[in-house]
Amino acid sequence: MTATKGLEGVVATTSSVSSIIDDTLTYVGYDIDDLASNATFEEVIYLLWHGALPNKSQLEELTKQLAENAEIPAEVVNHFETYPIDKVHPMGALRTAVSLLGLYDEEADVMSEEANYRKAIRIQAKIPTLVTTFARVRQGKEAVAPRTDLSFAANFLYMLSGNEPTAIEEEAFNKALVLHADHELNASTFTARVCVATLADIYSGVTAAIGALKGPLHGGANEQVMKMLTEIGSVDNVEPYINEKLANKEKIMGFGHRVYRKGDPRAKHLKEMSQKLTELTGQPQYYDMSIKIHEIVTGQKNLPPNVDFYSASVYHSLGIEHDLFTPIFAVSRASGWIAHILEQYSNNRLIRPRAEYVGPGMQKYVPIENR
Ligand SMILES: CC(=O)SCCNC(=O)CCNC(=O)[C@H](O)C(C)(C)COP(=O)(O)OP(=O)(O)OC[C@H]1O[C@@H](n2cnc3c(N)ncnc32)[C@H](O)[C@@H]1OP(=O)(O)O
Ligand SMILES: O=C([O-])CC(=O)C(=O)O
Repeated sequence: MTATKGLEGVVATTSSVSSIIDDTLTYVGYDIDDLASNATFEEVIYLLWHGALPNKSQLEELTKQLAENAEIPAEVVNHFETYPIDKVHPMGALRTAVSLLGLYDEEADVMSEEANYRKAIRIQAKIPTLVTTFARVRQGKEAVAPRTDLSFAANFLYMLSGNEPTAIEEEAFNKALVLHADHELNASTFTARVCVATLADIYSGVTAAIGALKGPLHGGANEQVMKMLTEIGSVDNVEPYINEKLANKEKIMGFGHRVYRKGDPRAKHLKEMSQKLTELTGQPQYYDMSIKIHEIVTGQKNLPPNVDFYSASVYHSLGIEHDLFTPIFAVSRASGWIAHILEQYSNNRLIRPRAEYVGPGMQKYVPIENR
């Protein structure tokens, strides 16, 4: 038995949810470029969960179900007051809050297909409210209740700031949600599938996935990109900053990918949005710095930007606090995790690979007084 480090190139399951072939990303066979230009996030959720785009009444039904299930139990709101909220990372808070939600769902351990779909709706609907409520409570503000007359994207921005977003903000945020929704067998989705393949419940699968998304080599990279842009501060500082990092063999966050070689097809959409929004909000330096970093890293290391690079300046331009960037990734990716979880349940087998043992050979137990 020989191990493949990081499971690179290992095909661990079949899936009908999304595919990456020759650097083209599709959700259920629809090119991400097509969806990013045309689809609402609600349509994408339906597509991922049902394997087809919704017709008008199917979309209305899903939109209604999501809106009606967006409120979170008072006990979950109150729990944000029970720990030092200003000292925790929002991804830690989200991980715990989703797990807590499961305790208030009487169907948490009911494993029928119908119950799992109802839970899928509840989780997808409530994660935005968890993120925005956390963000407001830690600022000492009242939570803003979800509205049933706004789109998924607009409702998130409304619950976060208390103000209805402009059409441009709503459109940009919707596109970001569409772009982040699913991505084949990325680390957090694989985590979700491993978890539920034991026939654990859907809350356990999503909680586990949030834990995996949190790390800076995965979803956590978007916050790190913004940290880097903030540290750099101006275009003039980009070259010495990046050169020093590369000379020290440090990774530049937001670059590289396990699967893409020529480039991440999502990045160009976020780049375009970054240019537009940074200009609109009078902060073009964030786009200018990003472009310069892109030039240097790709020029020197032949590494293209991934989805996390330009999304940082997009979210910053939307006035979002930097440590909420990864929770926002989770708001979108929950749709993909859930699609994969439902797919795993529908054709399940325990996921249990082997390890190549490289430890000591057979040893004999030595009593403690003789060690
Ligand atoms: C939503 C997402 O999860 S997208 C990815 C988000 N993560 C990041 O942006 C973090 C930065 N990027 C990385 O750490 C990596 O490129 C990953 C984690 C995305 C992919 O990792 P892997 O496929 O395991 O590649 P690995 O880390 O082995 O890198 C291969 C080589 O490229 C280099 N490299 C990879 N990414 C970078 C980077 N961002 N900056 C500098 N060098 C890099 C590595 O140092 C390594 O070089 P070496 O062979 O000389 O040692
Ligand atoms: O697929 C991956 O390894 C990471 C990624 O880009 C994503 O999850 O969107």
